Order: sequence, then C-alpha cells, then structure tokens
Amino acid sequence: MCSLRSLSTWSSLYHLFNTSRGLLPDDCSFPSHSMDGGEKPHPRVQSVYDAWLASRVLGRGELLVPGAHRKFSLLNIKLALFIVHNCAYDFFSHILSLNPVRTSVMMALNIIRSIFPAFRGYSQALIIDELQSLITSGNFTWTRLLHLVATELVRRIFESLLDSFAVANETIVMDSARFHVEYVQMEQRVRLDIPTLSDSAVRDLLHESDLFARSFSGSGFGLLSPLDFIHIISLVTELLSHTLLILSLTGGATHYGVLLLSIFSATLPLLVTCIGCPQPHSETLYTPREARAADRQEKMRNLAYNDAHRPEIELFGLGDWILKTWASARKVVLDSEQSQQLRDSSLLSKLNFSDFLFALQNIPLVLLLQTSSASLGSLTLYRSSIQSVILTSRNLLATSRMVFQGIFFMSAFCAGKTLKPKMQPDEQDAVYYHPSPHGATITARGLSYTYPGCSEPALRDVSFTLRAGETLAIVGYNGSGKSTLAKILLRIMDHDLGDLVVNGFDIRRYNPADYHQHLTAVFQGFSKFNTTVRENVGMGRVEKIRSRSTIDTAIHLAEADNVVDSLPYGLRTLLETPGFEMMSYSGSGCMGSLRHHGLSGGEWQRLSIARAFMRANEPQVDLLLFDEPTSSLDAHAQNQIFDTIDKISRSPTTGARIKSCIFITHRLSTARRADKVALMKNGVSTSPPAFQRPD
Ligand SMILES: Nc1ncnc2c1ncn2[C@@H]1O[C@H](COP(=O)(O)OP(=O)(O)OP(=O)(O)O)[C@@H](O)[C@H]1O
Repeated sequence: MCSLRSLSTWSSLYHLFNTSRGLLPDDCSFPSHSMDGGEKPHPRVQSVYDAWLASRVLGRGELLVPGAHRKFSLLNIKLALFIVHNCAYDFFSHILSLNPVRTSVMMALNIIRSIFPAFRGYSQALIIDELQSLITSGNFTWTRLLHLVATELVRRIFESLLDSFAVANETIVMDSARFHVEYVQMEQRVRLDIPTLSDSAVRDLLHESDLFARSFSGSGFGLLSPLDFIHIISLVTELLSHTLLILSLTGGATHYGVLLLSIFSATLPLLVTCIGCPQPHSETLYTPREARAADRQEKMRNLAYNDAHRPEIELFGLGDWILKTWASARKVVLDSEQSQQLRDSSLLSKLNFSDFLFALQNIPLVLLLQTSSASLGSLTLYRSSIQSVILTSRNLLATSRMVFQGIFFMSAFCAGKTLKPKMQPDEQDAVYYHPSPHGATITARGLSYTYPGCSEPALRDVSFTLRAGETLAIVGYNGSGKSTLAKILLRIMDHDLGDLVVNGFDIRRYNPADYHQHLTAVFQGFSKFNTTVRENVGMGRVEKIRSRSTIDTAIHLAEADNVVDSLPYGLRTLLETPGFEMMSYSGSGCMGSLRHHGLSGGEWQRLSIARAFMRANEPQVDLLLFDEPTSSLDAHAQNQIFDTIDKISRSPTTGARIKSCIFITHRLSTARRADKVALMKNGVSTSPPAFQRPD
C-alpha cells in the first residue's frame, strides 16, 4: 500500500473525511487522534473510496465538481497508483474473465497492429529504393514495378482484413464489458437505500461511476474507453518500432548528432503543446459558482423542454423568468469557458510554434543527406518515422491523460460497489422479522428525525404504542411530520434518536428488504408508472405480476373494476403519466398515439390502493400503512375503501384482527374508525395515549 502521509492537503481532507464518515464502506476507518509533536491530525487513505474522495479535494473545504478532471499533481499521482493497486487489477481481471480468449486476442492484435505503421513505412521505402535503382540503372520495366505494387497491395489487404477482424473482436469484448459495468451500475442504484442515495457524496460518487460506465460506449465526456490502458501499450510498441527504425537508419557514431537533433526537434512541439495548454478540459476550472450556474442552466433548460411543466409555466407566466434565469446562468458558464479558452490560446500556440518546429525536422534530414550516401527510400522512411514518433507521442500523452482521469472515475465505480446501504444492519445484529399472527406490535419512544441539511427536526420526541391488531390514525397539520413518521415506520428512513421496537426487536435490526415483505403501504406521493394498468397494479407483488386472478382481486378490493373496464385495452392499457401527457394532445381524441390513456387523480389513487392490496391479504403481512390513501376519493368511495381495509385486517373465519393498521388522514370521519388517534403538531405527537373508537 502506498504511504500518503506526507501530502500537504491532509488538513482539508481530514475535515472532509470526518464529515463523510457515515457513508463509507466498512473497511474505512478514520483515526481522529492528533499526532504528537504538533503535527496536524490526518486520515489514512485506506480504501479506494478514500482515494476517490481525496482526489476531489480542492482546498478550503471545497470539492471538485463531479466529472471534473483531476490535476496532474504529485498527490493525485500517488492516489492514482493507490487506486490502480487496489482496484484496477481486480476490475481488469474480471473483464478478462468475461471473455478470456477474445480479450487476449484483442490485446495481442492491438500490439501487432501497432507495429504495422513502421512496417508500412519500411515497405514503402523499399518500393522507392527499388524504383530509384530501376530508374538510375536504366532497366526500368513495368513488370517489376507492378510486382512491387502488387506486393504492397497484398500487404494492405492483409492489414485491412486483420483490422476488420480486430475491430469485430474488440466490439464483442467491449459489449460484454459494457454489459458488466452497466449491470453493476444498475445494481448499485437498486441496492442503495434512500438515506444513502440522498447523501451528496454518494450522489457525486455515483455520478462519476456513471461517467465511467458511459465511457465504455464512447460517450463519456471525451473519455477514451477504459480498455485504452491497452491502447497505451500499443502506442508504446508503435513508438518503439519507429524509434528502432530511426536507430537502424542513423546507426553509426557519425549520425548520433543528427539523431539527437531529430529527437530534439521531434519532441519540442510536444513540450510546447504541454506548456501552452496544460489543462485538457475546461471542467477542471469550474469554480463552485460556475458549477452552480451550470446546474441552474440545465434545470431551466429542462423546465423549458419538459412538457409536464407546460400547463403551470403557461398559467403562471413563467416563460420570461425561465428565460432570464437561464440566460444569466448561461452567461456565467460561457464566461468561464471563454476565459478558459483565452488561457488555452496562449501566445505560443498563436505563433503556431508547432508548425515551425515541424519545419526544423528538415535540418537533420539535410544533414543526413550531406553526411551519408543514404538512399531516397531510407531518407523518406526516416522522415516519416520522425513524424510518426511525434504523432504517436502526442497520442500517448493524450491517452495517458485520459487514462489518468479514467483511473479516478474507475475508483468511483469500484468504491460504489462497496458502499453499504446505511439502513442495512450489521450481520451480527441482524434478526429475521417474525410476523405476528395477530398483527404487528410497535412501540416508539422519543423518536426524533431531522432531514439532512435542515436545522429544524421534522420529528421530535414522538412516542406511542400500537398493540397487535390495533388501528392507529395519525392526524395533524400540514408539515407536522406525519409522512416522515410513516417513512420511518416503513423503514424507508431511519430515525436519529429514540427507540422504535417492532415485534419485540429494534427496527434497526431488521434488514429493510426482509422487513418490507411483511407490510404493505400506500404513500402520499405514490408512483404513477408509465406502463400498463397490469404492471401498475402488479408491482405491489412482482412475483404475481403475471397472475391475472391476483391482479383482478386487488383491483376488485380497491373498487377499481370500473376504472379498468372503462379503459380501451383493459389491463393492457398503457397509462399516461405526468410528462407524457403531450402525446395525447396530438388530436387523437381520448386515445393517445401509443395507446396511452390518462386517468383522473382519484382513478390513479384507486390503482395505487390496488397495488397495496396485491399483498395485503398475504399471511406474512402483519402491518398495513396508508398515508392519505383516499385524499382524492369521494366520501362514498372512501368509506368503501376503509371497509375493505377493515375486512382485510380481520380473519375471514373468526373476524378477529390479524393485522395492525396505521393510516394518516386529515378527515375526522376516517380518524373515527381507528382504535387510537395520534395528533401531530410541529413534529411532536400531542395526542392522548389512547382514543377509544366510538361504536
Ligand atoms: N425530503 C425532505 N427534505 C427536507 N425536509 C423535508 C423533506 N420532506 C419533508 N420535509 C419537512 O419535514 C416536515 C414534515 O414533513 P411531512 O411530509 O412529514 O409532513 P406531513 O405532516 O406529512 O404534511 P402533510 O399533511 O402536508 O402531508 C416539513 O416541515 C417538511 O418541510
């Protein structure tokens, strides 16, 4: 492991690392001790995640914008080496294992093909020499010339065939690598929970990980493919082959001076390019203000282009405001890009030094002509080899820069795989959820929760008890914390303080995925999926998504039969969700062009209730939670739904309660149905401990 102790930015890293503790993988540790002798405390870069985080530190507590390029500094080189040591090997050996033969062939072909240019130059030099000798000897014959041209043609055909095979093979290797990387990306997204995903460091990490994944399909913001590590090897081989050619042409002590002059004149343009424009991408120089402007510019653009917002944009006359805000943000971004370009177009590059230096390379050529009896072919070869050395070196430099950036994006990808969802309990603490046959028992004591970045808690000191089979109604003013409490009870979010015990165990000891199998819920802001009715409902229990009878039962329980019957394709009707509405404005009446069909708010709500009912009847489900499930329904429909909920929560044989039930409501008539009512006010539960339901 590389030692990174002596690096100068440790103090700012220390601050950042400490603020990022909560989202790190298990294998990270953060010693918080001060070192003796007045040295500042520092974290140890122990994991790829640490290295990724460290590479983003700008100083003064600021971080690089996600996707920005890292400076080529000593610190970053050390971090890159650490990443390569700890993650690149595993990553590439995994890629190799996906397609071992083809990947090996790809690497071999890359190296073989890199020798071709030198070989091509040599072969052409042979033709020129042959022609020269034929002309000077006066024995010129067309047959001899045609023979030479035919040989060259065969060589080229062979080269092209090998090229097309190599490209086809590389496409297959890249496709399987791309699939693997995209799969891991998708897996990360679905595996991580809300608290983890809402962390800004995790979001940045996933952003860079996405860039890495996209670079496999060649659309990663100017990145070369990560497999261009191999490209570097082939470029080095190409460089070596040209150098060997030059050496063979200039062999002998008399030519060393000429050779040195050639190398000097060949590398000078590169040095000038490096000095002239050290930063390859303007993103690097984005200040936080510019990054905010870039973000705002994108948001305004989305507002202008997204049809879902069109009605409110028109109604509230937001057009001018969007345009003005976009324009001022865009100007900041353009100014930043302009000043970057001005820096790039330095005096040196304006004078076009490169061209001048290219011309310099003719001097060694002239010297060579004077000091040797070299043939025309070898002189041509010499000239083209020198040019190739320059171009290959340039390519090598550009590729190395890309790979250098790619290393950090790869670290984001590798670190993303080790991110542990915040709500997942440690293995030694985890317990399986055992559903109670009489419904879940919940005891909450002093629950408090503050949303990240907020100063005021959304919940403070909330306590209540729900016995097995009881029904609790949570009522309260807007913003009083009802939905927040629901999300904590549903284990979508984790409380900060207090105890929450469900069926005898601290809720934190349940794995969220296991816990969720034993409850069902309707969220206040439920999802409207842009898919068929069948899938919108069936997603409540995906293993039964193809079961017509289960879906029909759920729809029937939610009193949504009429909704489905009125749709032109019944369960197969594609539903139009906000954002897709404009598709049916095109004049095809009720039907959109793609069989999309809109629903009213109440109809959508019935489908969301049907989704929850997909699993409500299951014996392992012992808690039903509904967050304003009937807010868009009329009084009659609301009563019907609550009658159904009551029926589901009872045993069909004995009528005894077998499921506990919590519903959040603003309606007194609904609250009256509950055994208990909790009144929420400013995040505090102020209700009497028990409220007896009037008979
Ligand atoms: N994602 C969030 N980030 C920050 N603050 C939030 C977030 N969601 C809710 N809040 C805040 O938490 C507090 C409680 O919100 P919550 O949604 O729980 O209220 P509620 O009682 O369900 O309101 P309503 O009756 O309007 O549905 C509010 O002050 C709200 O602004």
